[in-house]
Amino acid sequence: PKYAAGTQPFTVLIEGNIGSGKTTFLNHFQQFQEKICLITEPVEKWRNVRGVNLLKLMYKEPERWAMPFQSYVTLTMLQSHTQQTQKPVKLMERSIFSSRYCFVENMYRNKIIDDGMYHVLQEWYNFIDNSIHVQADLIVYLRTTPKVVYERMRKRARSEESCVPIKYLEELHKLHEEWLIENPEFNNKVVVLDADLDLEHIGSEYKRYENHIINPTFIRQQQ
Ligand SMILES: Cc1cc2cn([C@H]3C[C@H](O)[C@@H](CO)O3)c(=O)nc2[nH]1
Repeated sequence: PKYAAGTQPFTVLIEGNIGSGKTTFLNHFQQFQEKICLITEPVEKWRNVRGVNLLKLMYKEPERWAMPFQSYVTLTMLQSHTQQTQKPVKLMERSIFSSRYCFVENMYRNKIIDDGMYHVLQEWYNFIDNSIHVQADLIVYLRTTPKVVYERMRKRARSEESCVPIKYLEELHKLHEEWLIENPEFNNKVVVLDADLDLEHIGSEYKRYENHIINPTFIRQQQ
């Protein structure tokens, strides 16, 4: 059997572009902490791999560091996917899928990752498909427009992202749409939220799907 098979609870993945409000969404569910195991994107790990800031290197010298960065992201995501919890629900910020179908894909299309690097990553993804259980019962897609998230990214001013152009966000948006809206293999487990809404109005969007996340049996009754 696959590594971690049968060890995972109902798992919800929060997906969306840079600046789409994933952290804010996740924080909304901190009030249900006793029922939900919340796993944020391990950006701090990517910023300090035994003292090396891979995230900064990836943005500064992408041709050289994008592949090792994505390789490390994949490892940290698998650690989150297989992390044990006694709670009935796991809520994760992003997943191995967003690396595979969005970030790595975009870097390959932009020739930031060349054929050799891409094929190595694809071989790893295929091996992982066959050997490690990755639980994904529901995907919450925080759908945004590139202009909105670009403004938010600029306002948040994460230092490593200071040179990210809006074109990059437009490309990532398109790949999220291809993966979560157009791909029949995934779109049956996707709920789409209008994440362009600003903070005071998005609360009602969260409320609309609270039950989908906290009460997985609620989902089963629906299906
Ligand atoms: C799964 C996954 C998340 C992720 C984030 N990132 C970047 C986008 C943001 O600038 C930062 C934090 O999300 O890391 C990336 O390049 N590749 C990724 N792959």
